[in-house]
Amino acid sequence: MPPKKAAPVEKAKLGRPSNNLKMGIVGLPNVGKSSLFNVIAKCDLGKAANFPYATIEPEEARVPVPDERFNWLVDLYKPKSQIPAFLTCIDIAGLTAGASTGAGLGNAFLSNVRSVDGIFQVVRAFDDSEVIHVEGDVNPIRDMEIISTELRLKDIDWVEKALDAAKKIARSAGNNSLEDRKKKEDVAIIEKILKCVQEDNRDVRKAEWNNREIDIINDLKLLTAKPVIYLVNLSERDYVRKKNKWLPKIKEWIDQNNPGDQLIPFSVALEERLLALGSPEAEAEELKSLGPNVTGALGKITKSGYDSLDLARYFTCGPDEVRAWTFRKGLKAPEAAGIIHTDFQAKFVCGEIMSYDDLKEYGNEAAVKAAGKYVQKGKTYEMVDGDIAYWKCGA
Ligand SMILES: Nc1ncnc2c1ncn2[C@@H]1O[C@H](COP(=O)(O)OP(=O)(O)OP(=O)(O)O)[C@@H](O)[C@H]1O
Ligand SMILES: [Mg+2]
Repeated sequence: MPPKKAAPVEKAKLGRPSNNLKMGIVGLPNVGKSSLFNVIAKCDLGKAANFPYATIEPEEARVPVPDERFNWLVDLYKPKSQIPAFLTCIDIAGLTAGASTGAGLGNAFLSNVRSVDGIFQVVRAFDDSEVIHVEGDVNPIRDMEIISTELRLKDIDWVEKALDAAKKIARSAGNNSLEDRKKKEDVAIIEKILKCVQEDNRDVRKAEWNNREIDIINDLKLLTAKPVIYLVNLSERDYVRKKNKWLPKIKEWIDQNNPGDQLIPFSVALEERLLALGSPEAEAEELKSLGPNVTGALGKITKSGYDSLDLARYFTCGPDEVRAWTFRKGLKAPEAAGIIHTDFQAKFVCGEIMSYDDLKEYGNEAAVKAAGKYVQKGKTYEMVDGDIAYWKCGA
């Protein structure tokens, strides 16, 4: 008999294997984090205030993620209720130089950062003498350095402790079994992670890792393994004219330090003013008056956060409800069904699945079926962003 072909090994991913991932809003004190949280959550939970450290306990909000496909499905099915995909955002207190050693509100904040899966880093580039800057003046590059340094220092501290523990375990291990050898390998891997953040001065997520290394990094819950999106908070004037002296320097800093990370300019001041107008129509009118091609940035911010966490959605559609269900990419059909109800997973039979693109092309379910594109998928099917699913379960 020919040898059985080994199943291809799936590439492990950094981060928590969960469908409930969260973005944390991180930055120095008084840079506009809570104000951003408020406008993005359309509420005033975040306690925006013009003094540093206004936020102490993190606040959480579920923010609808804009999606044209969802709107189109709602138009088609005209359901009684509609539930879009959400991105969970958390407003975290300001982080200061020295936080990793307990300065400012120090370690508590870093543990809040540890509990989120991705980071919206708010960087202040607006000048306003009325708004105090904890470091004395506006300088986004210095601010980004401070945050980056604190997160790395905290990781170094954490990895050093893990290394000590792993060394102890390896010393007491024998030499023969696979388990023993694994314990020794762990030490080498943790040393490699330490070298990355300490000697090479790189965020963990910017280096290449194999699956075993990724497992260990995930166990360590490292701060610099989380995806980061830089949100540059501008004055309304600079945002509208798309010009600010810091923007090119910020871009350069990102290219040098964390190449590939996304930069999104926005203006809390503008977004607050738009929100206060009270209706999407009034917002659109106001934006038009500001010039051609001026749009708010909140939709883009939410979408980017969702994408950075590697999230996607599938839909369930019918006359009662059109709903988006969020999953982390790579999920198999039974687990995807389990997001709706644990029974759907436990008693999974199959999924009847069509893609959004096919439905859009053929116009209705019957036509998709007639074209043979409404297909039964079994337990090994990997969900695709935009799938429309109907789950079949046993008794
Ligand atoms: N683009 C902007 N232009 C002018 N003022 C702004 C802008 N963005 C934020 N502010 C002002 O800066 C002040 C601080 O904002 P906010 O409370 O949101 O900061 P924070 O980052 O949450 O601070 P903390 O770390 O203390 O919680 C507020 O008075 C807010 O209105
Ligand atoms: Mg705040």
